[in-house]
Amino acid sequence: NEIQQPLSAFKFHPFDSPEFCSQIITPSCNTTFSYIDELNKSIRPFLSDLIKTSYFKYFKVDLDKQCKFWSAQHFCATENCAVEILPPDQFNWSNIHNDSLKPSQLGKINRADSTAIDNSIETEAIDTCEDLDYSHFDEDHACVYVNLLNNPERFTGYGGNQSFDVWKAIYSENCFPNTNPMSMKNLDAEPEQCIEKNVFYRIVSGLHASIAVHLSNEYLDAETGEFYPNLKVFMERVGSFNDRLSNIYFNYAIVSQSIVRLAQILPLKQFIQSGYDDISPAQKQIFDQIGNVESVDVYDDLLLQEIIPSLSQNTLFDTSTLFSEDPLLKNEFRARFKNISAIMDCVGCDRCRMWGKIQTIGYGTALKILFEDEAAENLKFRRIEIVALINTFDRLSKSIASINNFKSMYLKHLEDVEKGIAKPGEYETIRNKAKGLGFPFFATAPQFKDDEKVVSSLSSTLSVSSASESSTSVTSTPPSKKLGFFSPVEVEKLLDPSKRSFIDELKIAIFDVSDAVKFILNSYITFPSTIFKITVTYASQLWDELIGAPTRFKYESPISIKNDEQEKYAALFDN
Ligand SMILES: Cc1cc2nc3c(=O)[nH]c(=O)nc-3n(C[C@H](O)[C@H](O)[C@H](O)COP(=O)(O)OP(=O)(O)OC[C@H]3O[C@@H](n4cnc5c(N)ncnc54)[C@H](O)[C@@H]3O)c2cc1C
Repeated sequence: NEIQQPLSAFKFHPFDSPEFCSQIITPSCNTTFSYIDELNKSIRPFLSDLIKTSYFKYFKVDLDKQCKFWSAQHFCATENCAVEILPPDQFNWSNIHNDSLKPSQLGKINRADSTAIDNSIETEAIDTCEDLDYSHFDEDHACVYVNLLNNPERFTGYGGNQSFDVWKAIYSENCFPNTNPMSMKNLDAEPEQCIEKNVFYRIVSGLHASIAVHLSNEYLDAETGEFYPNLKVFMERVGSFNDRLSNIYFNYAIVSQSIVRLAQILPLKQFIQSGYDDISPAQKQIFDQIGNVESVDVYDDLLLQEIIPSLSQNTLFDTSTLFSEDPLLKNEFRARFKNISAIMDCVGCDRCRMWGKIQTIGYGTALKILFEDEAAENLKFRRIEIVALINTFDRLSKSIASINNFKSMYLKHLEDVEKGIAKPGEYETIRNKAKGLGFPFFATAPQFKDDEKVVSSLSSTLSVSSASESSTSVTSTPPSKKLGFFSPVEVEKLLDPSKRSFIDELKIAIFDVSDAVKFILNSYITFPSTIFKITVTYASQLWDELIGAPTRFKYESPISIKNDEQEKYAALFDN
């Protein structure tokens, strides 16, 4: 089975596992890095043509909406934050009748029968009884139109506390206080982790990582004013973090699966076609000035003939196991995801806010398609949702293409180091630098110096003990630890209890007592730092649990590191 082939996507990552989806307790996802890499290569040209068409390149957005959570300033420090909008008097697509349609109505659409079409504005709640939306939409009257191609997602310089606060608010949405304990699945790897919560976390983290890939891929060279792929920034923000990388692929699996499903429940060609049929002659004229309206065959060729058949070859994401144990959890999930789209109004930089909105609406649409499947007949879609979904998919697709490009750059750097052309260390040390505390997680599992010492002493103990497997040691202290006290020759002799004299036994006893005293004194000295480490570790675990992230760090006792070694070690003492 092609999908199960071993991976080669991230040679520089130990995380190169075929189960990258399910590896972190998400059994619904079923694919590999390399499968997605290949799939993406095959559809990338069609997708990048598709988002250049008039249906998908114009996006309607309210850039002046106030943040309702705190008093955030829409303050743009650099020109790269700005958004170029289309002149409002010239462009207005809001009269298009099929902005919100039920799939079941689409079969009936024709020009004469436009009463079958919901003429509601894009923002109006479609169904007052049951809201199946996962995103908030902007008020129609306050919106402007933007040509996305003129406003690429790239480095803007937005950062510091402002963006940190927004990310913090976004991740904080992933605490489901009403989570029913019944929905907790007892998985071996992660007991008591809620799968749905983990899915939520991975979507947000994948969005965060994808934004970071784009800003590293088009990073501003302050001297030349040019944008270029910056490997160092990529490694610092994404490349050194296996989970962030895998969450981008995870999102790719979710969004592509939703597009496949959308094509089954919504006659896409008709949906797009009717959009164009409803454009007034005056609007058509404006379209002609700013770019031709393509014939609907273009969408048919690109989306229906090329992209969707390729995506349909395998089920990349299976939703059947989600929300099965606690149906109320879905309402919570939907409400919380919706909040994230509202948090986007708090993003200070216009360009970032716009792309943040597109992508949260895109993910919201994907979730609506996949999680509200049983209500497929009643689902309605706005044009903006389809536009956002396809553009979000393009963002992920471009992220994956860029990641592969960064991978080549990194491998080339390693080659150059080997040839002596490049200096070693520039990127290799990033991993180490990235260690330590960071919001919202530990960047990597912190390694405590004491652990390293104990582990190395343990392994040397084991090598000595395996060399003396037949011996019946009576000492409770591993022989290797005594190397400072006894000479190596003495150690060899002491390993065999039958060769020990009374003096030897006395020396061993004195050693054990002095070792114990040293241990006690040392533990007083290191007490504050030990307490600090334990507190930090537990705080990190609690945080991980709270926001549904996989637990990154478990404080493992050194002797539980390897079971077989542990057994040998225990056997030594039993003897
Ligand atoms: C909605 C939104 C859109 C943005 N769009 C752009 C843009 O288009 N162009 C631009 O230049 N900047 C954009 N930014 C800013 C950008 O995301 C960073 O916030 C900024 O570059 C500062 O980066 P940083 O390295 O300080 O850490 P941040 O990216 O701000 O991250 C904060 C902390 O979150 C943790 N973290 C980072 N990534 C992940 C992850 N993937 N998963 C889990 N935890 C993580 C780390 O602990 C990190 O220290 C946007 C910000 C937001 C909120």
